[in-house]
Amino acid sequence: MPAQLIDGVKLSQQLRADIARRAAELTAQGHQPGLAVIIVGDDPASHVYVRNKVKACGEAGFHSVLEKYEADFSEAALLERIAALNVDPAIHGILVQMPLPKHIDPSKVIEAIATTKDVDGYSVLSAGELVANLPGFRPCTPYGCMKLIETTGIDLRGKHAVVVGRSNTVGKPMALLLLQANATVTICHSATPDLGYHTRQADVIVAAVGRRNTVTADMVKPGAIVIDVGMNRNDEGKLCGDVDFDGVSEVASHITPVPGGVGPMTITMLLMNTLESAERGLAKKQVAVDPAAGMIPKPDIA
Ligand SMILES: Nc1nc2c(c(=O)[nH]1)N[C@@H](CN(C=O)c1ccc(C(=O)N[C@@H](CCC(=O)O)C(=O)O)cc1)CN2
Repeated sequence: MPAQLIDGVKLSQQLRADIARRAAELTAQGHQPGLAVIIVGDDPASHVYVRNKVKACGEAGFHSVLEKYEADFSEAALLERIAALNVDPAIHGILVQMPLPKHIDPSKVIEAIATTKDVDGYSVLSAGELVANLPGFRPCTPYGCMKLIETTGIDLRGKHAVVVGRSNTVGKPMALLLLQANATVTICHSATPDLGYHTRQADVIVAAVGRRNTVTADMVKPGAIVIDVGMNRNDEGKLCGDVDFDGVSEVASHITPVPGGVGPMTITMLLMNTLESAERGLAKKQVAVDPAAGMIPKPDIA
């Protein structure tokens, strides 16, 4: 039987409807969620992504600001903009679109964003919160992958998950999220000698290397869940993932397509992180006004 498709567009629509409902509740309390999106340079794909982020904000009822800068915008000026947004009470999330032009150090920029507004979850502190199982922002793409896996209804406890790729933004946080869900996790990467040996043992495969046909049907255990994070172009210029979709669909139980799988979830989870940031901000404000609001009520003693 061919694999069941895990539909990221449909799941995004469902989650975004709930996000919009929660945003309306916050707005009614005078606390509309707000996202600042910064883009430097003229990469056409990045401009499409930021436009989609701003559009998604509008549809969810968020306030958003889009700051576009020329490719020669200086690192110092960018850090100044971030410092201003860090103290802007209308902004609950700050996102700097990656990649940045070569003269700007991405880690300096990421670390300049206040941890409470790091809705990309890219900073060292956010990564540490994830390692330590503390509440914080989870990077949007792996967070979206977890939501996609959840739709299968399969409990990850005791399952073997193999993550292919070890980037700081996808592979490593993905492995930590799977670990949090009680999976046994293996991380494979460019120096792993026999990738198929590992993937053939996996109940869940997450492919995030950026090379097409990295995972083929002979590398997949029958009934496995296969999540494809890759975004590549084939010889005809058509968008494709890291997984040979047609072949693997004959073996897996569930599979995400490219496009229409992980991609749309990245923006949805950005909205989710921004919403959660605004909700945390409101809870803090309420405790500041009424310190008892943050306390657990004592039971009545008769
Ligand atoms: N600061 C960030 N920069 C980048 C991130 C990020 O999460 N934060 N991720 C990527 C780009 N990205 C969002 O920014 C992104 C990529 C792809 C998609 C998407 O919906 N893809 C579609 C296909 C789109 C197409 O046809 O080209 C899909 O897979 O269905 C959304 C967002 C790098 N930079």
